[in-house]
Amino acid sequence: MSAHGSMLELKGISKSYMRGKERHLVLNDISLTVGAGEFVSLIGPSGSGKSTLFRMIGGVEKPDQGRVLFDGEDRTGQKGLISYMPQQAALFPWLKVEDNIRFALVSTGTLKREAKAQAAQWLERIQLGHVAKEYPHVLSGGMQQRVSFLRALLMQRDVMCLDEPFAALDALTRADMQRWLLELWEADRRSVLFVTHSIEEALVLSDRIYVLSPAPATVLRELVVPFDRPRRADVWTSPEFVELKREVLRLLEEGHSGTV
Ligand SMILES: Nc1ncnc2c1ncn2[C@@H]1O[C@H](COP(=O)(O)OP(=O)(O)OP(=O)(O)O)[C@@H](O)[C@H]1O
Repeated sequence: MSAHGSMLELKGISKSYMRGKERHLVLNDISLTVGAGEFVSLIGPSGSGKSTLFRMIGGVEKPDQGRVLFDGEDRTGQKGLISYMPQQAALFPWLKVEDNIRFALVSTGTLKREAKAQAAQWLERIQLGHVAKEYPHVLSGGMQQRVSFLRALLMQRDVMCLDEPFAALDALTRADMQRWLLELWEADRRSVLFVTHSIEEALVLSDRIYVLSPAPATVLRELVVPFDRPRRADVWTSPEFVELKREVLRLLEEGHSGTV
């Protein structure tokens, strides 16, 4: 770990794209941190540049300005340091569920003969042992996202980046997934950067939240979420929760800047 304890640190990231003959600023001087074993959410209006930011973190593109540090080291533009979970489960359709998991394990250094047993154990642990030999298309959307999350978890990278992973699910499945994720993550704390449009989801899951402005995205505010862990599934009923939700909503609506 770095001296100040950040697994991921973004320092003054700016990025613009050409649209026709005009240059459009998308990210404007974004700085944020994710500590080791910390769950951090990014919340912002649609089109504010959250996916663009993930591309900078993943090293797929380089920022115009600023640096991406992992564990205190400058790794700007370097790939292979994060595991990534997109909105739609990106499982290999030609591989059975268990082989999708085995692939993730083997690709990050687990021996082939151990990967088979580990994949089976993990699928049992997340109550998906019965679909281990199925192909992904047979699974419901929620099940596919469970497998997709497990795959990201087992990649053993420094930081897990989850890009609106539950956006395509119906409300009930989504609430189930949040409880499920919370339980799994609290048992095996990893550094997570989570993008969501849902204020409730960010408040239920996170240790801290960064609220982004509309494009060009800047950090409007950083909020510490004060609820104890393990977090109770009914935390959303507390007055403090309602107050924080109102606060984030106000920030998003007004685009106000300030500090807490
Ligand atoms: N390669 C590119 N070339 C030109 N413009 C781009 C490129 N990538 C992103 N943009 C622009 O940057 C802006 C932010 O896009 P981005 O997808 O990062 O937003 P977002 O916050 O993830 O959106 P949403 O919440 O809707 O998923 C958009 O206006 C988009 O058109």
